[in-house]
Amino acid sequence: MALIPITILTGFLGAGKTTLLNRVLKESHGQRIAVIENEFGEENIDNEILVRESGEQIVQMSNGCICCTIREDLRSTLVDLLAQRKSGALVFERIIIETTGVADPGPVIQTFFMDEEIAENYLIDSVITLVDAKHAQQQLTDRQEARRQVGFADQIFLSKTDLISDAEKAALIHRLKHINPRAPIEAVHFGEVALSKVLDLRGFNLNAKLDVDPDLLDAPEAGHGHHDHEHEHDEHCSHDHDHAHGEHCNHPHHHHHDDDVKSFVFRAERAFDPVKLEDFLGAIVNVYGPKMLRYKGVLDMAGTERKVIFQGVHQLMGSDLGPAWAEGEQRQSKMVFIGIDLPRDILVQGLQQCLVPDVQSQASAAPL
Ligand SMILES: Nc1nc2c(ncn2[C@@H]2O[C@H](COP(=O)(O)OP(=O)(O)OP(=O)(O)O)[C@@H](O)[C@H]2O)c(=O)[nH]1
Repeated sequence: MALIPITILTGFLGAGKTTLLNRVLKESHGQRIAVIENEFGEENIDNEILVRESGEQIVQMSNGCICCTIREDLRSTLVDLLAQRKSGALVFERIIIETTGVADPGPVIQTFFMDEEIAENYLIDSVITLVDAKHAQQQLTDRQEARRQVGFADQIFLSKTDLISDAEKAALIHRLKHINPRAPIEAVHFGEVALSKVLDLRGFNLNAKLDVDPDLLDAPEAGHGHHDHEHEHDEHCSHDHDHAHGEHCNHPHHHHHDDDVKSFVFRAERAFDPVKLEDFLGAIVNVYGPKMLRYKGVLDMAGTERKVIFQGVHQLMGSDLGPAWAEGEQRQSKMVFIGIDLPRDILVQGLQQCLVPDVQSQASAAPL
């Protein structure tokens, strides 16, 4: 039987992975695609954002630290999908895996080579990396995962080039080419890209991945594997040696690449007051924006019968109207914040102040 092609969609937090995936799913009429979603944090918001029109199967894999757990989780998900496909319970021809924004693609790639059953049934078609043109320079400097995501790419798509100048775009492309001279780079506006540039690229080249990480196929027990330190990109132009090579880290202990990135969820049963919420969040991102790597949520907003999808990266924040609340569906809000040293108490208290007053408790507190 033909091997099932796998597309690994990666890119730092908020880079535009879900936006691109949504476009692909909308456009891919006639193709049956299973999607494996892996989100950082305990709450899966993307699941709500993804379109459900084309009958695709969406499998969620939410967990905190992808670097430790993804291989087993991913392996078992892939084995399970295989079994369901064989039994006819699921019908799909290909799989797209959307990794979390803080995922190192190394272990995800490894999964397809370390296990016989997986290797005999699946084939990586390509690793596609989304790069947020507005925030990438900072992310590449600060975050090893961001550099590895670029280093492992077979195709790079630049999102948000509408928010930067031509000179900034040229400088970013220059830097990306230093990290990964192989992958073609193309700007995409809100994920608008031809399907033929996303699927069936047959772009995966294991040798090129081993250039990025010579230890990629080492058994995890053998040592370093994926937590190498990257060379920082060399600002001086020397395309030859500026790959995302790992220095070999011989630390015997395990240290997580995303230790300092934390997430928390805010939930509420009462609706938000839109004006208060906008004021509060506007003020918060002004002060704490640099620490707020990613935030998103599905909100119950007073004055609308539709869900409000809210999201942002650092100071850039936006919202859209989502689907209507279904009949009988419990209206509630959930927001996920991902960042470094997030001011959790300030956020929680502030958000609570933005909820519409609780009519019942007000009534009971009112003088007779
Ligand atoms: N201006 C602009 N915004 C974009 C573009 N592409 C995506 N966005 C916005 O960027 C934000 C993040 O996009 P997502 O697709 O959710 O990013 P993601 O990579 O899936 O995010 P996580 O999975 O949370 O890491 C959303 O508000 C998008 O609407 C673009 O080309 N230009």
